[in-house]
Amino acid sequence: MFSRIFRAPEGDNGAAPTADAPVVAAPTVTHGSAPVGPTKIAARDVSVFYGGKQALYDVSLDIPDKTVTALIGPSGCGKSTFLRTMNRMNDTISHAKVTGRIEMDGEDINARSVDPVLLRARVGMVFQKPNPFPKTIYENVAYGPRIHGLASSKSELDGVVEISLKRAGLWDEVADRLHSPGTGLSGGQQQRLVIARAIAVEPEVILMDEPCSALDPIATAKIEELIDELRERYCIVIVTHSMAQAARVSQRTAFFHLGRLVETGDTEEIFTNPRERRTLDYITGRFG
Ligand SMILES: Nc1ncnc2c1ncn2[C@@H]1O[C@H](COP(=O)(O)OP(=O)(O)OP(=O)(O)O)[C@@H](O)[C@H]1O
Repeated sequence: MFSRIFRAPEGDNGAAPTADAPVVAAPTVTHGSAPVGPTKIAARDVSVFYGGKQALYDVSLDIPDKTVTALIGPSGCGKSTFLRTMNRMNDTISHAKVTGRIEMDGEDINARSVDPVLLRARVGMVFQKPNPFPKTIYENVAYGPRIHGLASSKSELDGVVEISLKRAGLWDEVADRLHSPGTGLSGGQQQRLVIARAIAVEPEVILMDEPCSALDPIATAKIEELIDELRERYCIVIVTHSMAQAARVSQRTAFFHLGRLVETGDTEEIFTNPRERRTLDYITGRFG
């Protein structure tokens, strides 16, 4: 467990903090010193334009496997835009243009030979608002494996549904009502159902865009515990507005501001000893 009490800077001129400046606590880092895996995704000079407006500027970032990487920064800084470049979700926005290169396991994900539908199975995504299909719990999870041909029999499909729900920490709560509507679950359960749905197609990467922002603190704590368990198996990237959450769940943190990647590093380092003034100001709540 790491935490650091910062003295908030006096001004924006880079002057050293003074003894009179208010003291602000940076969030406590929980798993920030856990080892990170080899690079899974490598982004190089990635820029994104929406029509004539540039939203991201030359972002280069390595995302390690078997690790939770948190993308933090003030509203509108480009976190979600960057997240979407990793499974080509920006392709679905007609006026969006992505330049630069993104490799997954050394392969250019924007190459013509890459089918975006298959890519999105390998790189699953969980959104802010839980979005189960208007189908049963079972069907929500079985749908993907069925269309991707990942189960050859009903019993195999049953097994995939069970293991996915177990990995998403939901099995015990739904085992006796698999054929009830997914939309009948609580918000936190729905979010775990969506995670089970992503897991069912055997992804390598799970992208999460503020997955807890619509949840209460108890449901949030469950999702955070789940994220911590999932990192043993997957590369996870999470966009969060909550610095406390970034500090609790991630091992790597990337701080964005005004469309640029300002700083990235071990979460422990970013929250206890950031190199950049803007990072310090953000994590101590001076702006955001
Ligand atoms: N579909 C879109 N069309 C046009 N502009 C967009 C679109 N999506 C995002 N933008 C703009 O791109 C910039 C970055 O937005 P983005 O949603 O990536 O930021 P963010 O850091 O995730 O913000 P927030 O924390 O508020 O979700 C913003 O100026 C936003 O208005």
